[in-house]
Amino acid sequence: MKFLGATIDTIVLGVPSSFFQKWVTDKYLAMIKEAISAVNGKSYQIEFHIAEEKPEAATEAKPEKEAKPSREKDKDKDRDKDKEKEKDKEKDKKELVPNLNPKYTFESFVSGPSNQFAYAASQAVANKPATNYNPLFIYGGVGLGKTHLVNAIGNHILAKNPKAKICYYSSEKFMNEMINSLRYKKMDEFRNKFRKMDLLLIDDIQFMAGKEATQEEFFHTFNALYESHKQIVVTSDKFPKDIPGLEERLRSRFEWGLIADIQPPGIETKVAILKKKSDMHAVNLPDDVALFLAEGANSNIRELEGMLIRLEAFASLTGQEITLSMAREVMKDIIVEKTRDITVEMIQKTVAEHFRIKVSELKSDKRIKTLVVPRQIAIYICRELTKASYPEIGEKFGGKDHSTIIHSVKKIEKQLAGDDEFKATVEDIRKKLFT
Ligand SMILES: Nc1ncnc2c1ncn2[C@@H]1O[C@H](COP(=O)(O)OP(=O)(O)OP(=O)(O)O)[C@@H](O)[C@H]1O
Repeated sequence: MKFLGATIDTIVLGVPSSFFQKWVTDKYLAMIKEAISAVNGKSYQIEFHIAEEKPEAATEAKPEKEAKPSREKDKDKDRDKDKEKEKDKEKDKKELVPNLNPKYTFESFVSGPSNQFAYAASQAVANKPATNYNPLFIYGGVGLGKTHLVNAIGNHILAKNPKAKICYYSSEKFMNEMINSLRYKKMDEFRNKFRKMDLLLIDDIQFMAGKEATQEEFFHTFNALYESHKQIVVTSDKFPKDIPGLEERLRSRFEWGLIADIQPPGIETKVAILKKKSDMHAVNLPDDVALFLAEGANSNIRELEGMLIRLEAFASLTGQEITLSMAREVMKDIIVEKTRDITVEMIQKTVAEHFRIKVSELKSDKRIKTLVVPRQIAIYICRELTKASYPEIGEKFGGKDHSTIIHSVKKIEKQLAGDDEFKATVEDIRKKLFT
Protein backbone atom coordinates (compact mmCIF):
# COMPACT_ATOMS: atom_id res chain seq x y z
CA MET A 1 0.00 0.00 0.00
CA LYS A 2 1.33 3.42 -1.01
CA PHE A 3 0.50 7.03 -0.10
CA LEU A 4 -0.43 8.68 -3.41
CA GLY A 5 -1.55 12.09 -2.32
CA ALA A 6 -4.03 14.13 -0.35
CA THR A 7 -6.55 16.86 -0.78
CA ILE A 8 -8.00 19.05 1.90
CA ASP A 9 -10.24 16.26 3.20
CA THR A 10 -9.23 13.05 1.42
CA ILE A 11 -6.17 10.85 1.51
CA VAL A 12 -5.49 8.65 -1.49
CA LEU A 13 -3.81 5.29 -0.99
CA GLY A 14 -2.58 3.05 -3.77
CA VAL A 15 -3.34 -0.68 -3.46
CA PRO A 16 -2.33 -3.53 -5.75
CA SER A 17 -5.77 -5.15 -6.17
CA SER A 18 -9.45 -4.91 -5.28
CA PHE A 19 -8.99 -7.89 -2.97
CA PHE A 20 -6.27 -6.02 -1.12
CA GLN A 21 -8.50 -2.95 -0.90
CA LYS A 22 -11.33 -4.99 0.62
CA TRP A 23 -9.01 -6.65 3.08
CA VAL A 24 -7.52 -3.30 4.21
CA THR A 25 -10.99 -1.74 4.38
CA ASP A 26 -12.40 -4.56 6.52
CA LYS A 27 -9.47 -4.93 8.84
CA TYR A 28 -7.65 -1.65 9.07
CA LEU A 29 -9.65 1.28 7.72
CA ALA A 30 -10.92 2.42 11.12
CA MET A 31 -7.43 2.14 12.58
CA ILE A 32 -5.86 4.04 9.68
CA LYS A 33 -8.43 6.83 9.97
CA GLU A 34 -7.87 7.08 13.70
CA ALA A 35 -4.09 7.27 13.33
CA ILE A 36 -4.39 9.95 10.64
CA SER A 37 -6.72 12.07 12.70
CA ALA A 38 -4.46 11.68 15.77
CA VAL A 39 -1.51 12.99 13.76
CA ASN A 40 -3.32 15.70 11.80
CA GLY A 41 -5.91 16.75 14.32
CA LYS A 42 -8.81 16.22 11.87
CA SER A 43 -10.43 13.34 10.07
CA TYR A 44 -10.01 12.42 6.41
CA GLN A 45 -11.85 10.31 3.88
CA ILE A 46 -9.76 7.49 2.52
CA GLU A 47 -9.84 6.81 -1.19
CA PHE A 48 -8.18 3.80 -2.79
CA HIS A 49 -6.63 3.64 -6.21
CA ILE A 50 -6.14 0.16 -7.55
CA ALA A 51 -3.03 -0.38 -9.64
CA GLU A 52 -3.59 -2.06 -13.03
CA GLU A 53 -4.05 -5.72 -12.31
CA LYS A 54 -3.01 -6.92 -15.79
CA PRO A 55 -0.16 -5.37 -17.70
CA GLU A 56 -1.46 -3.62 -20.80
CA ALA A 57 1.10 -5.21 -23.13
CA ALA A 58 0.02 -8.71 -22.21
CA THR A 59 -3.59 -8.00 -23.20
CA GLU A 60 -2.59 -6.40 -26.46
CA ALA A 61 -0.21 -9.18 -27.41
CA LYS A 62 -2.86 -11.88 -27.03
CA PRO A 63 -3.56 -13.25 -30.54
CA GLU A 64 -7.15 -13.40 -31.67
CA LYS A 65 -8.28 -16.97 -32.13
CA GLU A 66 -10.64 -16.45 -35.00
CA ALA A 67 -11.31 -13.74 -37.49
CA LYS A 68 -14.55 -11.95 -36.52
CA PRO A 69 -17.17 -10.53 -38.86
CA SER A 70 -16.58 -6.82 -39.56
CA ARG A 71 -19.61 -5.54 -37.53
CA GLU A 72 -18.28 -7.47 -34.56
CA LYS A 73 -14.89 -5.95 -35.18
CA ASP A 74 -16.37 -2.43 -35.20
CA LYS A 75 -18.11 -3.14 -31.92
CA ASP A 76 -14.82 -4.40 -30.51
CA LYS A 77 -13.11 -1.23 -31.71
CA ASP A 78 -15.75 0.93 -30.01
CA ARG A 79 -15.35 -1.05 -26.84
CA ASP A 80 -11.58 -0.65 -27.03
CA LYS A 81 -11.98 3.07 -27.52
CA ASP A 82 -14.27 3.28 -24.49
CA LYS A 83 -11.75 1.33 -22.48
CA GLU A 84 -8.97 3.66 -23.60
CA LYS A 85 -11.09 6.66 -22.61
CA GLU A 86 -11.78 5.09 -19.21
CA LYS A 87 -8.07 4.45 -18.77
CA ASP A 88 -7.24 8.03 -19.70
CA LYS A 89 -9.85 9.30 -17.26
CA GLU A 90 -8.44 7.07 -14.54
CA LYS A 91 -4.91 8.28 -15.28
CA ASP A 92 -6.04 11.90 -15.28
CA LYS A 93 -7.74 11.34 -11.96
CA LYS A 94 -4.53 9.95 -10.48
CA GLU A 95 -2.44 12.76 -11.86
CA LEU A 96 -4.85 15.35 -10.60
CA VAL A 97 -4.75 14.27 -6.99
CA PRO A 98 -2.60 17.13 -5.77
CA ASN A 99 0.10 15.78 -3.52
CA LEU A 100 -0.22 18.63 -1.07
CA ASN A 101 0.36 18.28 2.63
CA PRO A 102 -3.04 19.09 4.18
CA LYS A 103 -1.39 20.18 7.43
CA TYR A 104 0.37 23.08 5.73
CA THR A 105 -2.25 25.81 5.55
CA PHE A 106 -2.28 29.57 6.08
CA GLU A 107 -4.19 28.98 9.30
CA SER A 108 -1.42 26.82 10.73
CA PHE A 109 1.30 29.24 9.64
CA VAL A 110 2.47 31.86 12.14
CA SER A 111 3.43 35.12 10.54
CA GLY A 112 5.89 37.50 12.11
CA PRO A 113 8.34 40.16 10.97
CA SER A 114 10.72 37.55 9.53
CA ASN A 115 8.23 35.95 7.14
CA GLN A 116 5.51 38.60 6.75
CA PHE A 117 6.44 39.50 3.19
CA ALA A 118 6.48 35.92 1.91
CA TYR A 119 3.28 35.19 3.84
CA ALA A 120 1.43 38.18 2.38
CA ALA A 121 2.71 37.43 -1.14
CA SER A 122 1.59 33.81 -0.83
CA GLN A 123 -1.86 34.88 0.30
CA ALA A 124 -2.12 37.34 -2.57
CA VAL A 125 -1.22 34.58 -5.04
CA ALA A 126 -3.65 32.15 -3.43
CA ASN A 127 -6.47 34.68 -3.62
CA LYS A 128 -5.74 35.79 -7.19
CA PRO A 129 -3.55 33.26 -8.95
CA ALA A 130 -1.67 34.30 -12.08
CA THR A 131 -2.63 37.92 -11.66
CA ASN A 132 0.02 40.16 -10.17
CA TYR A 133 2.80 37.94 -8.94
CA ASN A 134 3.73 35.34 -11.49
CA PRO A 135 5.99 33.58 -10.85
CA LEU A 136 6.25 33.89 -7.10
CA PHE A 137 9.75 33.02 -5.95
CA ILE A 138 10.14 32.36 -2.20
CA TYR A 139 13.62 31.97 -0.80
CA GLY A 140 15.02 31.46 2.68
CA GLY A 141 17.20 29.25 4.87
CA VAL A 142 16.59 25.63 5.83
CA GLY A 143 13.42 24.83 7.75
CA LEU A 144 11.99 28.35 7.70
CA GLY A 145 8.61 27.51 6.20
CA LYS A 146 8.97 27.65 2.40
CA THR A 147 7.38 24.24 1.82
CA HIS A 148 4.66 25.13 4.30
CA LEU A 149 3.79 28.33 2.44
CA VAL A 150 3.69 26.82 -1.06
CA ASN A 151 1.47 24.01 0.20
CA ALA A 152 -0.74 26.60 1.89
CA ILE A 153 -1.18 28.34 -1.48
CA GLY A 154 -2.17 25.02 -3.05
CA ASN A 155 -4.52 24.06 -0.22
CA HIS A 156 -6.20 27.47 -0.30
CA ILE A 157 -6.80 27.35 -4.04
CA LEU A 158 -8.00 23.77 -3.80
CA ALA A 159 -10.44 24.61 -1.01
CA LYS A 160 -11.96 27.34 -3.19
CA ASN A 161 -11.93 25.22 -6.32
CA PRO A 162 -11.70 21.46 -5.74
CA LYS A 163 -11.31 20.93 -9.48
CA ALA A 164 -8.19 23.07 -9.75
CA LYS A 165 -5.28 21.20 -11.28
CA ILE A 166 -2.46 21.61 -8.83
CA CYS A 167 0.91 19.99 -8.77
CA TYR A 168 3.43 20.21 -5.94
CA TYR A 169 6.83 18.78 -6.82
CA SER A 170 10.31 19.04 -5.40
CA SER A 171 12.78 19.81 -8.15
CA GLU A 172 14.42 16.46 -7.43
CA LYS A 173 11.16 14.64 -8.06
CA PHE A 174 10.67 16.63 -11.25
CA MET A 175 14.11 15.55 -12.39
CA ASN A 176 13.69 11.88 -11.45
CA GLU A 177 10.36 11.70 -13.20
CA MET A 178 11.79 13.34 -16.26
CA ILE A 179 14.67 10.84 -16.34
CA ASN A 180 12.22 7.95 -16.07
CA SER A 181 10.06 9.39 -18.82
CA LEU A 182 13.08 9.69 -21.06
CA ARG A 183 14.05 6.13 -20.28
CA TYR A 184 10.62 4.70 -21.03
CA LYS A 185 9.98 7.06 -23.96
CA LYS A 186 7.11 8.79 -22.22
CA MET A 187 8.25 12.38 -22.55
CA ASP A 188 5.03 13.52 -24.19
CA GLU A 189 3.05 12.23 -21.26
CA PHE A 190 5.45 13.91 -18.84
CA ARG A 191 5.18 17.26 -20.67
CA ASN A 192 1.41 17.15 -20.99
CA LYS A 193 0.98 16.38 -17.34
CA PHE A 194 2.71 19.57 -16.21
CA ARG A 195 1.43 21.76 -18.97
CA LYS A 196 -2.20 21.24 -18.09
CA MET A 197 -1.78 22.40 -14.51
CA ASP A 198 -3.45 25.55 -13.17
CA LEU A 199 -0.89 25.86 -10.44
CA LEU A 200 2.63 24.46 -10.46
CA LEU A 201 4.54 24.50 -7.18
CA ILE A 202 8.21 23.58 -7.43
CA ASP A 203 10.12 23.26 -4.18
CA ASP A 204 13.89 23.66 -3.72
CA ILE A 205 14.72 24.73 -7.26
CA GLN A 206 18.39 25.05 -6.25
CA PHE A 207 18.69 21.28 -6.75
CA MET A 208 18.27 21.85 -10.50
CA ALA A 209 21.53 23.80 -10.51
CA GLY A 210 23.99 22.27 -12.94
CA LYS A 211 21.35 19.82 -14.31
CA GLU A 212 21.08 21.24 -17.80
CA ALA A 213 18.53 18.85 -19.28
CA THR A 214 16.21 19.26 -16.29
CA GLN A 215 16.49 23.04 -16.47
CA GLU A 216 15.78 22.95 -20.20
CA GLU A 217 12.65 20.89 -19.65
CA PHE A 218 11.53 23.05 -16.77
CA PHE A 219 12.16 26.14 -18.86
CA HIS A 220 9.71 24.92 -21.52
CA THR A 221 7.15 23.91 -18.90
CA PHE A 222 7.52 27.33 -17.33
CA ASN A 223 6.99 29.11 -20.63
CA ALA A 224 3.97 27.01 -21.55
CA LEU A 225 2.28 27.67 -18.21
CA TYR A 226 3.21 31.32 -18.09
CA GLU A 227 1.89 31.93 -21.58
CA SER A 228 -1.41 30.31 -20.68
CA HIS A 229 -1.66 32.51 -17.58
CA LYS A 230 -1.16 29.74 -15.07
CA GLN A 231 0.46 30.41 -11.71
CA ILE A 232 3.95 29.16 -10.95
CA VAL A 233 5.49 29.22 -7.48
CA VAL A 234 9.10 28.30 -6.88
CA THR A 235 11.13 28.03 -3.69
CA SER A 236 14.84 28.06 -3.15
CA ASP A 237 17.36 28.43 -0.37
CA LYS A 238 18.92 31.38 -2.21
CA PHE A 239 18.09 34.44 -4.24
CA PRO A 240 17.98 33.48 -7.99
CA LYS A 241 21.21 35.22 -8.89
CA ASP A 242 23.02 33.48 -6.02
CA ILE A 243 22.18 29.96 -7.22
CA PRO A 244 25.33 28.74 -8.91
CA GLY A 245 24.72 26.69 -12.05
CA LEU A 246 21.26 28.13 -12.68
CA GLU A 247 20.85 29.07 -16.32
CA GLU A 248 20.52 32.76 -17.07
CA ARG A 249 17.22 32.36 -18.93
CA LEU A 250 15.60 30.65 -15.93
CA ARG A 251 17.09 33.13 -13.51
CA SER A 252 15.71 36.05 -15.48
CA ARG A 253 12.27 34.43 -15.63
CA PHE A 254 12.21 34.03 -11.87
CA GLU A 255 12.90 37.74 -11.66
CA TRP A 256 9.87 38.56 -13.83
CA GLY A 257 7.51 38.03 -10.95
CA LEU A 258 7.82 38.66 -7.24
CA ILE A 259 10.75 37.50 -5.12
CA ALA A 260 9.95 37.25 -1.42
CA ASP A 261 12.33 36.20 1.31
CA ILE A 262 11.89 34.45 4.64
CA GLN A 263 14.36 35.47 7.30
CA PRO A 264 15.21 33.53 10.47
CA PRO A 265 12.49 34.15 13.07
CA GLY A 266 13.03 36.19 16.20
CA ILE A 267 12.30 34.84 19.67
CA GLU A 268 8.70 36.14 19.69
CA THR A 269 7.83 34.36 16.43
CA LYS A 270 9.47 31.16 17.62
CA VAL A 271 7.42 31.31 20.82
CA ALA A 272 4.24 31.96 18.83
CA ILE A 273 4.99 28.98 16.56
CA LEU A 274 5.56 26.73 19.56
CA LYS A 275 2.31 27.89 21.16
CA LYS A 276 0.39 27.31 17.95
CA LYS A 277 1.86 23.84 17.43
CA SER A 278 1.19 22.82 21.03
CA ASP A 279 -2.39 24.11 20.74
CA MET A 280 -2.82 22.04 17.59
CA HIS A 281 -1.59 18.98 19.50
CA ALA A 282 -3.88 19.94 22.42
CA VAL A 283 -0.89 20.11 24.77
CA ASN A 284 -0.45 22.74 27.45
CA LEU A 285 2.91 24.44 26.92
CA PRO A 286 3.61 27.02 29.64
CA ASP A 287 5.02 30.38 28.48
CA ASP A 288 8.32 29.99 30.30
CA VAL A 289 8.90 26.60 28.65
CA ALA A 290 8.08 28.00 25.21
CA LEU A 291 10.60 30.76 25.81
CA PHE A 292 13.20 28.29 27.04
CA LEU A 293 12.84 26.19 23.86
CA ALA A 294 12.76 29.23 21.59
CA GLU A 295 15.94 30.58 23.11
CA GLY A 296 17.67 27.23 22.96
CA ALA A 297 16.79 26.36 19.37
CA ASN A 298 18.44 27.57 16.21
CA SER A 299 16.28 29.50 13.80
CA ASN A 300 15.35 26.26 12.00
CA ILE A 301 11.67 25.71 12.82
CA ARG A 302 11.94 22.02 12.05
CA GLU A 303 14.44 21.74 14.89
CA LEU A 304 12.11 23.69 17.16
CA GLU A 305 9.25 21.33 16.31
CA GLY A 306 11.51 18.37 17.05
CA MET A 307 12.16 19.73 20.53
CA LEU A 308 8.47 20.23 21.16
CA ILE A 309 7.63 16.71 20.02
CA ARG A 310 10.34 15.29 22.28
CA LEU A 311 8.99 17.21 25.24
CA GLU A 312 5.38 16.29 24.49
CA ALA A 313 6.33 12.63 24.13
CA PHE A 314 8.17 12.69 27.46
CA ALA A 315 5.23 14.36 29.22
CA SER A 316 2.75 11.95 27.71
CA LEU A 317 4.78 8.82 28.42
CA THR A 318 5.44 9.78 32.03
CA GLY A 319 1.98 11.25 32.59
CA GLN A 320 3.41 14.56 33.84
CA GLU A 321 2.56 18.18 33.12
CA ILE A 322 5.17 20.06 31.10
CA THR A 323 7.22 22.34 33.34
CA LEU A 324 10.40 24.37 32.96
CA SER A 325 12.44 21.99 35.08
CA MET A 326 11.18 19.02 33.06
CA ALA A 327 12.07 20.84 29.83
CA ARG A 328 15.56 21.56 31.14
CA GLU A 329 16.04 17.91 32.01
CA VAL A 330 14.63 16.55 28.73
CA MET A 331 16.55 19.05 26.59
CA LYS A 332 19.81 18.93 28.49
CA ASP A 333 21.72 17.17 25.73
CA ILE A 334 20.30 19.39 23.02
CA ILE A 335 20.29 22.80 24.63
CA VAL A 336 23.46 22.45 26.71
CA GLU A 337 25.38 22.55 23.43
CA LYS A 338 24.24 26.09 22.92
CA THR A 339 24.55 27.32 26.45
CA ARG A 340 28.02 25.84 26.86
CA ASP A 341 29.55 28.79 25.05
CA ILE A 342 28.09 31.30 27.48
CA THR A 343 30.67 32.26 30.09
CA VAL A 344 30.42 33.99 33.47
CA GLU A 345 32.33 36.92 31.96
CA MET A 346 29.79 37.27 29.11
CA ILE A 347 26.95 37.29 31.61
CA GLN A 348 28.65 39.88 33.79
CA LYS A 349 29.24 42.14 30.78
CA THR A 350 25.68 41.78 29.48
CA VAL A 351 24.08 42.40 32.88
CA ALA A 352 26.34 45.39 33.55
CA GLU A 353 25.46 46.90 30.15
CA HIS A 354 21.77 46.28 30.72
CA PHE A 355 21.78 48.16 34.05
CA ARG A 356 24.39 50.70 32.90
CA ILE A 357 26.84 49.88 35.64
CA LYS A 358 30.47 48.78 35.55
CA VAL A 359 31.50 45.12 35.69
CA SER A 360 33.77 46.04 38.59
CA GLU A 361 30.73 47.37 40.49
CA LEU A 362 28.87 44.14 39.77
CA LYS A 363 31.72 42.17 41.33
CA SER A 364 32.15 44.52 44.28
CA ASP A 365 30.74 44.16 47.81
CA LYS A 366 28.78 47.45 47.70
CA ARG A 367 25.32 46.90 49.19
CA ILE A 368 23.30 49.63 47.40
CA LYS A 369 20.11 48.38 45.75
CA THR A 370 21.10 49.53 42.22
CA LEU A 371 24.05 47.14 42.44
CA VAL A 372 22.66 44.32 44.61
CA VAL A 373 19.78 43.43 42.28
CA PRO A 374 21.87 43.32 39.06
CA ARG A 375 24.54 41.31 40.92
CA GLN A 376 22.00 38.76 42.10
CA ILE A 377 20.49 38.51 38.63
CA ALA A 378 23.94 37.97 37.10
CA ILE A 379 24.68 35.25 39.65
CA TYR A 380 21.33 33.59 38.99
CA ILE A 381 21.90 33.58 35.22
CA CYS A 382 25.45 32.21 35.71
CA ARG A 383 24.01 29.34 37.67
CA GLU A 384 21.36 28.77 35.06
CA LEU A 385 23.39 29.03 31.87
CA THR A 386 26.90 27.94 32.76
CA LYS A 387 28.33 24.84 34.32
CA ALA A 388 30.15 26.86 36.99
CA SER A 389 29.64 25.62 40.56
CA TYR A 390 28.59 27.92 43.42
CA PRO A 391 32.20 28.35 44.65
CA GLU A 392 33.43 29.02 41.10
CA ILE A 393 30.77 31.69 40.60
CA GLY A 394 31.65 33.17 44.01
CA GLU A 395 35.28 33.31 42.93
CA LYS A 396 34.42 35.24 39.75
CA PHE A 397 32.26 37.70 41.67
CA GLY A 398 35.11 39.14 43.69
CA GLY A 399 35.74 36.09 45.86
CA LYS A 400 32.33 35.77 47.49
CA ASP A 401 31.41 32.89 49.76
CA HIS A 402 29.36 30.12 48.14
CA SER A 403 26.54 30.66 50.65
CA THR A 404 26.18 34.23 49.34
CA ILE A 405 25.81 32.81 45.83
CA ILE A 406 23.16 30.30 46.96
CA HIS A 407 21.30 33.10 48.75
CA SER A 408 21.34 35.24 45.56
CA VAL A 409 19.99 32.42 43.41
CA LYS A 410 17.17 31.68 45.88
CA LYS A 411 16.29 35.35 46.15
CA ILE A 412 15.94 35.71 42.39
CA GLU A 413 13.98 32.45 42.06
CA LYS A 414 11.50 33.73 44.62
CA GLN A 415 11.08 37.08 42.94
CA LEU A 416 10.70 35.50 39.51
CA ALA A 417 7.82 33.40 40.77
CA GLY A 418 5.67 36.37 41.75
CA ASP A 419 6.79 39.39 39.75
CA ASP A 420 6.05 39.46 36.02
CA GLU A 421 7.87 42.72 35.37
CA PHE A 422 10.98 41.35 37.05
CA LYS A 423 10.64 38.13 35.04
CA ALA A 424 10.53 40.17 31.82
CA THR A 425 13.75 41.98 32.80
CA VAL A 426 15.57 38.70 33.38
CA GLU A 427 14.24 37.29 30.12
CA ASP A 428 15.38 40.40 28.32
CA ILE A 429 18.92 39.86 29.55
CA ARG A 430 18.85 36.17 28.63
CA LYS A 431 17.67 37.11 25.14
CA LYS A 432 20.63 39.47 24.75
CA LEU A 433 22.95 36.62 25.64
CA PHE A 434 21.52 34.42 22.91
CA THR A 435 21.60 36.97 20.11
N1 LIG B 1 5.87 30.42 10.42
C1 LIG B 1 5.59 29.13 10.65
N2 LIG B 1 4.46 28.78 11.31
C2 LIG B 1 4.18 27.49 11.58
N3 LIG B 1 4.98 26.46 11.24
C3 LIG B 1 6.12 26.75 10.59
C4 LIG B 1 6.48 28.08 10.26
N4 LIG B 1 7.66 28.06 9.61
C5 LIG B 1 8.01 26.78 9.53
N5 LIG B 1 7.11 25.98 10.12
C6 LIG B 1 7.14 24.51 10.26
O1 LIG B 1 8.50 24.12 10.26
C7 LIG B 1 8.68 22.91 9.55
C8 LIG B 1 9.70 23.13 8.45
O2 LIG B 1 9.16 24.02 7.50
P1 LIG B 1 9.31 23.82 5.92
O3 LIG B 1 9.48 22.38 5.59
O4 LIG B 1 8.22 24.56 5.27
O5 LIG B 1 10.70 24.55 5.71
P2 LIG B 1 11.51 24.79 4.37
O6 LIG B 1 11.89 26.23 4.39
O7 LIG B 1 10.77 24.31 3.20
O8 LIG B 1 12.78 23.88 4.62
P3 LIG B 1 13.82 23.24 3.56
O9 LIG B 1 14.76 24.34 3.21
O10 LIG B 1 14.48 22.17 4.38
O11 LIG B 1 13.05 22.73 2.41
C9 LIG B 1 7.32 22.52 9.01
O12 LIG B 1 6.76 21.55 9.84
C10 LIG B 1 6.51 23.81 9.09
O13 LIG B 1 5.14 23.55 9.35
